[in-house]
Amino acid sequence: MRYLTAGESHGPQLTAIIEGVPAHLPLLKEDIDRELARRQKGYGRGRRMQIEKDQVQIKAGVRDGKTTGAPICLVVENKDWQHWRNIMSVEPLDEAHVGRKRVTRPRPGHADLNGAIKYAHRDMRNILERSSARETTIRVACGAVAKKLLRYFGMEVVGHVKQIGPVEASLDQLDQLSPQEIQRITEDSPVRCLDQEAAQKMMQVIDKAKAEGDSVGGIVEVIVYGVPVGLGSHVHWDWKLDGRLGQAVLSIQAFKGVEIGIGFEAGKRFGSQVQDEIAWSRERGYYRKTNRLGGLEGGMTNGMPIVIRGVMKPIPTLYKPLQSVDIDTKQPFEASVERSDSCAVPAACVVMENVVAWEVARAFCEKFGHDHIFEMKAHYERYLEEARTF
Ligand SMILES: Cc1cc2nc3c(=O)[nH]c(=O)nc-3n(C[C@H](O)[C@H](O)[C@H](O)COP(=O)(O)O)c2cc1C
Ligand SMILES: C=C(O[C@@H]1CC(C(=O)O)=C[C@@H](OP(=O)(O)O)[C@H]1O)C(=O)O
Repeated sequence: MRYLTAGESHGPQLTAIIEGVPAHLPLLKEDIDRELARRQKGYGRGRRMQIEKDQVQIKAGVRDGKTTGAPICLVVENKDWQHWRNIMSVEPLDEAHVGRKRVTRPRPGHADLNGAIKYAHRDMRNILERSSARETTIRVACGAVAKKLLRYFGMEVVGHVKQIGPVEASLDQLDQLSPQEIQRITEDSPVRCLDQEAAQKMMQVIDKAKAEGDSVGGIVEVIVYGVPVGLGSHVHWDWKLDGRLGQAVLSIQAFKGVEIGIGFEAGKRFGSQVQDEIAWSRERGYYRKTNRLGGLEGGMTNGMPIVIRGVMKPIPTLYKPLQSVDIDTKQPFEASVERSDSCAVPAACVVMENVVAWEVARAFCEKFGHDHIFEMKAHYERYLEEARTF
């Protein structure tokens, strides 16, 4: 499976073409809209989220509520485009637009200046429109298709916010919760946090950042339940699933770090406190007594849940001015802001769930084929039995 997306933040629409989704997978518009709506929620977002009402249009590859095996085309419209039609016009500049204001003031922490130099644009709108995290909308739409595939084979991808600014959630109960319980609790939390006391403090931190014209980041954890042994491979560097998941997570706008299992903590511990001992029982077959390595060994899944965390930096656009240099005058200026999110960690949690779902689904299709789900199912069931009795 693979996909390509196109679309600008304030252009008419975002588009994706997905290739390689097996035929006969039940897929409804509602499956995708549910994920899109989840991504739009979350405490700390700016005014743009009140304008957009993200809904997908399935333009190809699905018939009678099922995938056909043909490429799937998804479209999500940008409602805000109505206010940007002139600025985002695809026609050549006419007399009326010749004096149109260019973006000449790069924002620290954004793609603006690097992209402008690289692509030779004196109007940095040509960079910022595509670098914007608005693009995560269509990636989530693709991830929703992947989630649907994973669910068909008994896998569930859930995420929760572990930290916002200095406030950390207490996760002592996490191991006792089912994926459905995690979903239910986080869905009711404005910051997608499992610890309600911490959630209140997280919202206070977001309020404080906003009041001070600042922004705040955090840490998100995603867990994939029901994963079989053997997705990914040890044989090539770019087949390793841990590496692929890392790339997927770091490709989310503003994500600066990724950890699998105990992650960076492993550097502080002795080996006996890091590796997961192997056990066997008639019902489960092979399993690990602990899951410190987050379900991945040798670039492959080991049958334990995948546990992966990403850190999001604070939003770069601040109401409190940051210094930069105008590319026309070369003079310093202090950035002024029209609108921005103060914290997008809860939204990014949904994005991370969906990019992780995509990568796991892709590895699943590589292992079990992807012409149609019936042959995949037969192959999968046979393999599960082989793994259990191995
Ligand atoms: C869901 C989400 C919402 C975001 N909202 C904003 C925003 O309102 N303002 C902003 O300046 N950056 C926002 N960002 C972050 C920028 O898109 C990102 O920092 C920028 O594109 C530069 O990329 P980099 O931080 O990965 O280097 C958001 C990111 C995500 C994932
Ligand atoms: C539009 C979305 O996020 C946007 C991501 C973003 C950025 O710079 O990354 C900047 C903001 O956009 P605008 O400048 O239009 O207010 C966010 O609202 C979205 O998540 O759907």
